[in-house]
Amino acid sequence: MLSLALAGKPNAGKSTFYTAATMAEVDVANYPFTTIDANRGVSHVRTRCPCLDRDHRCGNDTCHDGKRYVPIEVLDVAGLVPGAHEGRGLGNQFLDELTNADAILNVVDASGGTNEEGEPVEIGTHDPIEDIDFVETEMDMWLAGIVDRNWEKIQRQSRSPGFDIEEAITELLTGFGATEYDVTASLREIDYPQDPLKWTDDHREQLATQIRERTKPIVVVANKIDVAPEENVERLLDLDKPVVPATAQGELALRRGVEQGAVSYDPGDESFEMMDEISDQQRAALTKLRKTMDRWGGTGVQGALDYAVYDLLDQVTVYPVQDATHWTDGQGNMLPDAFLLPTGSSPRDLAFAVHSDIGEGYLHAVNARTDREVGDSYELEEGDVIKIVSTAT
Ligand SMILES: Nc1nc2c(ncn2[C@@H]2O[C@H](COP(=O)(O)OP(=O)(O)OP(=O)(O)O)[C@@H](O)[C@H]2O)c(=O)[nH]1
Ligand SMILES: [Mg+2]
Repeated sequence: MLSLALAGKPNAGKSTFYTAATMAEVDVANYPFTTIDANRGVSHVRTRCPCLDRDHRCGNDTCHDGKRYVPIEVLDVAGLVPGAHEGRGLGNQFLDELTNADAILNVVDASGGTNEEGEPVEIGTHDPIEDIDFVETEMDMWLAGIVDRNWEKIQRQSRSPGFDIEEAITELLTGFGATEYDVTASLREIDYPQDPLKWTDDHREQLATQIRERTKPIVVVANKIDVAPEENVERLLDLDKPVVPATAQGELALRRGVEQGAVSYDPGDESFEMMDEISDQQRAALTKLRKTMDRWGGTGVQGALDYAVYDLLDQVTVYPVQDATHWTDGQGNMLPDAFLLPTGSSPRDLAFAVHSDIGEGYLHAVNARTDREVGDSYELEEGDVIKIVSTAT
């Protein structure tokens, strides 16, 4: 399953975001380092269900009237402070967890109500822009440290005939999720000596930055827009990086409201309905939230997850079926499964994603929308419904 990690300063709202996204209960509090051990849970990205192109809805639990929710993993980790790569705060523990993530949501307190160390301060007194770059720097320095610690080994290897520096670095960095392609492309961006003995710290840091940018794309979550000075959010949006304004607390209030039957809302909706029987206090709070959502186009929690998966990671949602006419599985369930695959994936890749046996036995595939057979050169598109024909069933 694709995995997204929430990174950022203590107190930025990572655990609140995590709770809202997964509805799992975790510790949330207004002081630094509330979270110590990582939380791992299931959330969803939202997309348009292909059942909207049929005359009735599919009826899956994961489809609300054509809004389809596809599972992903979300990771909530300890807060990060400057110097974490050297072990400050809870330091390396967080950075090690990152290895498992495909992309990072960098949560910042856009209200400026949290200082550098994650302690609460008066709103508007800290500049949230300062909180963005250090997360990247800490990740880079941590990765550079790993390369550093292993460099002697690479130097030793370089004495044997047939030594290939790219291969050696790839071997070192695959644990971090880097492919041979990532390493080659990263090395192409830096001017480096073939002889590992001639490498300097600067070479290693440049390599780390390149690898990190390629393997851990980042979206900034400008959190706490419900209390943030508007000007802060605007300045964050003006940065030359992906930024999603969000109120994790607002999303959590809505999801809890839905559970209580007080609110009608699907995650990712731009607004919501209130039911009649709610208290004046709740009504006042939700009315305020509605204003915030009107201003920024929703709570941003679903938006940030969707952005990470569909834009940063370039995924498409594909629906394997057994019956290409009715878009059902063997039991007559319509569009029961949704798979996320990188753009450019083929029907054969889908077959392997369903099951390795189905992949091994792959014969051909049928695009159920057109009822035509599609070849190996076919690139799967968002919302494709595919029947796989395989010797395995
Ligand atoms: N106003 C407002 N407060 C929020 C929002 N999200 C989180 N908070 C508050 O910010 C404080 C910190 O939230 P947490 O979710 O514990 O933050 P964290 O990033 O997990 O903190 P650590 O675990 O210490 O790293 C809590 O008091 C939350 O209620 C939001 O969208 N708006
Ligand atoms: Mg936390």
